[in-house]
Amino acid sequence: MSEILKVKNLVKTFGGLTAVKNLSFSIKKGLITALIGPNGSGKTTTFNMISGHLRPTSGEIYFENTRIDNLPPYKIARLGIARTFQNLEIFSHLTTLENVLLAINSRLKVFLWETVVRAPSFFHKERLARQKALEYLKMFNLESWAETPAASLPFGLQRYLEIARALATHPTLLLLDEAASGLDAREKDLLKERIIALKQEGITILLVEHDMNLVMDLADEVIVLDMGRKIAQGTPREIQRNPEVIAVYLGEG
Ligand SMILES: Nc1ncnc2c1ncn2[C@@H]1O[C@H](COP(=O)(O)OP(=O)(O)OP(=O)(O)O)[C@@H](O)[C@H]1O
Repeated sequence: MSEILKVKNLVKTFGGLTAVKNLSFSIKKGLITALIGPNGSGKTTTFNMISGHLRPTSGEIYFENTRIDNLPPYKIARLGIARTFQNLEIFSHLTTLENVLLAINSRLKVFLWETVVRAPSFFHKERLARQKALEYLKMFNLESWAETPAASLPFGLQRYLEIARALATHPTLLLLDEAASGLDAREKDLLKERIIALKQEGITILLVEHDMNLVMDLADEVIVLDMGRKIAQGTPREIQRNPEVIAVYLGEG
């Protein structure tokens, strides 16, 4: 199976603190990989470096053989990596539909002249974008909330909206940062179902997750970090039996 993402000797320091220490791993195309580890082990910092929101102190990141660690987030997104954030980053003053439309329009080529002269092609593209956006909302049962300001959505639905918006950019690699955090059991079930459907569509998924049941149910492969270092990588069964991983998690409790 081919590798879609490769991280080599990644280091990130914040002042005197080294949050990520010489981290190397790769992610296989088409699979669900989970990045787990105790609080402060460097998971979000690693995500931020992959998505371009943080520059590594040293090391390299390759996405489908293109080096991306020196690229800004919007260029990385254009290459096909989308992400969600642990602390939601939706546009709260826009409606649910507008949040997704924005993501679609960032991809759709609407030329200025089409807008200015109100060309039929402009209206056609607008209609198409709306249709598409509604499809993404339907995936997460959000269609009846389309005209609701995003800030007024219940928390779980805001999490869904963030994923719908990320999908609207047509990613080949989707990074989910604690997507299940704050969801109730029913909401987690739909999330799980959707993630499996996305995998079946061929989207590669990397998730940072604290919910171990979700990780064990969903992940094909698990990478474990502790204090910025990778301590294990393997199938969920292998990880569950790994003495170093057990020690780290017991130590945490
Ligand atoms: N911008 C920053 N400035 C200074 N220190 C930071 C910054 N971001 C993260 N850190 C530190 O880096 C370490 C790793 O943090 P990170 O958020 O990556 O961990 P994490 O594994 O995602 O934790 P959690 O599970 O709690 O979200 C922590 O000690 C954190 O305090």
